[in-house]
Amino acid sequence: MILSRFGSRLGLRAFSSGTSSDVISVVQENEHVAHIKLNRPNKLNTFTLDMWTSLKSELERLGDDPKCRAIVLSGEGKVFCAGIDLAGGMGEIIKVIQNDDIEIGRKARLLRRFIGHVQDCFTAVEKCPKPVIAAVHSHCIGAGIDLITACDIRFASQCSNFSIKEVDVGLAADVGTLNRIQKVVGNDSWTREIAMTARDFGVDEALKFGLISRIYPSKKETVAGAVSLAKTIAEKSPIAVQGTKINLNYSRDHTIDESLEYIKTWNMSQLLSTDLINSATAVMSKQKATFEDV
Ligand SMILES: CCC/C=C/C=C/C(=O)SCCNC(=O)CCNC(=O)[C@H](O)C(C)(C)COP(=O)(O)OP(=O)(O)OC[C@H]1O[C@@H](n2cnc3c(N)ncnc32)[C@H](O)[C@@H]1OP(=O)(O)O
Repeated sequence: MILSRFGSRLGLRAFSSGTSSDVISVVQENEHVAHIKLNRPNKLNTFTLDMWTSLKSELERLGDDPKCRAIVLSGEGKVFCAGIDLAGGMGEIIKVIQNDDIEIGRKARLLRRFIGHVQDCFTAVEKCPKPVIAAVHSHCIGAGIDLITACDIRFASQCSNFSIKEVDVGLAADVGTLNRIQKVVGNDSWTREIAMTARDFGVDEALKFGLISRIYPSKKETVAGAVSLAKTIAEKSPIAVQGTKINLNYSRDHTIDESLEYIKTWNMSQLLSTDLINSATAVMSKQKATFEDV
């Protein structure tokens, strides 16, 4: 088996990742807006270990880059994401499961470590302090839904369709969808219906239940809409925007009392930023404020 760079580091030596390539590309839309593209168009942007790990490292890099203030996430080619690569990604899991040379307890530990690593790769979207806006087109299946439910904002083109496909490939979705989707859409009955049947649904249903917030006529317009929104957000105080993301995430996972406590402590330092005075002065004088990178 080919040993993966990332797999070895994680102790996931039994998982091969194929050849390393530019499976995630990043372009700058302007000084403050980065655009991450899933870049395996010939494989319908299906996920392999390399792609998961590359996505995580790009998100961490942009999360730490003071210049970056907002991120757009889209897919190169005709499909946004057709889920895990059933040959490359799932195939490797199956090879481990069927490898009689690995003792069963250790096999289970290996699988646990692998699932944890992939979870972390999608959680990196949520942990990135910069807002991440997904621009979906065509199919968004399985791991594609794991990915977009970790994003802050989701737009889709009219031609998009979605499926929480995991039950059709014999597993409970384990890298984010089941953990996040109820918090995203807030309709338990619909969530269970789509997660237990794996049925396809389109943009009208996705919009109705709140999985996406906007529909555009084409992929081009969806990406343009996401980039335009990212640029608008990037003009705001990065202290305020990033504080908003961090506090919305915290509030989602805590009681109101706990999250009020949290933001009180958060803002006792962040209100000391010059962004507060600059913004207030700009509003009063009907001018546009500019902000230092953070
Ligand atoms: C610890 C990790 C846990 C992660 C779990 C994640 C789970 C999941 O993601 S479950 C979902 C898995 N994905 C699927 O089940 C989708 C399967 N694909 C399709 O249903 C169709 O291909 C699709 C509707 C996306 C597109 O249909 P279309 O008719 O337009 O194209 P096809 O001729 O079917 O496909 C084109 C070529 O792409 C290959 N392909 C498609 N999907 C995958 C995939 N997921 N993995 C690997 N390869 C895929 C397909 O075989 C065709 O290849 P070729 O014949 O060589 O041209």
